[in-house]
Amino acid sequence: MTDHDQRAAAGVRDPHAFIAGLPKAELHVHHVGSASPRIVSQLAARHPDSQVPTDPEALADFFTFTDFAHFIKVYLSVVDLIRTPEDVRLLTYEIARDMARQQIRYAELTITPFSSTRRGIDARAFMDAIEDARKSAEAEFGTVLRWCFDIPGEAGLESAEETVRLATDDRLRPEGLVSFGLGGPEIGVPRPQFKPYFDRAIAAGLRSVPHAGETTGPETVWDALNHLRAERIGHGTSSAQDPGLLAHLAEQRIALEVCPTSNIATRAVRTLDEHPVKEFVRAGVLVTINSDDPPMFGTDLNSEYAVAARLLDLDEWGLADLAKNAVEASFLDPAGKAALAAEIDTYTSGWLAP
Ligand SMILES: Nc1ncnc2c1ncn2[C@@H]1O[C@H](CCC(=O)c2cccc(C(=O)O)c2)[C@@H](O)[C@H]1O
Ligand SMILES: [Zn+2]
Repeated sequence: MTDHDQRAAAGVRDPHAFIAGLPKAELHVHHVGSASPRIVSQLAARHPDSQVPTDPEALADFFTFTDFAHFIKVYLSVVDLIRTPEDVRLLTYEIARDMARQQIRYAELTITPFSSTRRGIDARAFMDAIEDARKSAEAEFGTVLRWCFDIPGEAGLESAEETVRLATDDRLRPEGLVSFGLGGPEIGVPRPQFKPYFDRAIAAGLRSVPHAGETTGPETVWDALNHLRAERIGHGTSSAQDPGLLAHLAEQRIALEVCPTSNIATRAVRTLDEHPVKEFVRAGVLVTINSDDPPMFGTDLNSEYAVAARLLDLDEWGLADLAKNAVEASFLDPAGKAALAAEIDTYTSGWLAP
């Protein structure tokens, strides 16, 4: 066997080394949900009265969820650790460091500014903190960050109003903001009520990327498309139950932001082998692979690509195509997309070259 054959064969069985070096884009990852144990202990040391354990073993237990509602409860206890603009800056900058280590070149990070402003962080200081971190991270780590501001739907229309205000007020809106989202529980939080807020965000030039079909059925995905003019869908897991919806997503090139391990951790899907990602691909839907809240779910983007390689039986070019799907579905400009796609191709050809 030549070196090339050996590497190609090993790549299919054990794709980890290839994935580790593959340049990637991540489209669905939450700001607070990306606080690694290292970041959590730094923040907890600043705020010793918090509920969040810092010892790694206790933290792993703390991050074991009984259902989606329990996940949100734990998530909010980590939100409570972020109390000052300097906490916001540290969190954002350290997330970029973790991304760069995984060769993530570009990420659209979902931020819930309402959670911080309602806890008393000044809006101007919040924006300055994320922008300062974004610029330092790009200069020092080479990872380009962009923001998606999301409404925490369960917090009500007051949170929608505040989020759209922060996203569209010319004096506040940060330069890195590209999109507008909606997160949190779906049960009892119908999507259509958020239409006026999405209309305002879209009119201000933001792209629409709500979560839908993570914890409720395909009708929520239709609502996100029809009422919120979604251009991508966060999760969209239950779309698999509606062949007409899959056909529509495929035809309109509306990408799904698939987060396999997250769906298991929140018990939205029973096991990885039952995850519908294969059905999405079979139906021709543009599938992107993402990590959602990586340390909380004991994962990272590289691990999610390894899961996808197994579930979809992908070789190196299959993984490269998956990485390029994220580039295509991103809100990068055409030149940025072309450059990152070329980098992925160059890396893959180099890896497979004899
Ligand atoms: N897998 C996920 N699927 C969905 N969302 C996820 C996921 N992971 C992380 N999130 C984040 O959780 C937030 C929810 C926060 C929330 O519900 C809430 C309710 C009441 C008050 C407050 C507050 O701050 O006072 C917050 C969302 O906005 C979203 O950014
Ligand atoms: Zn999410």
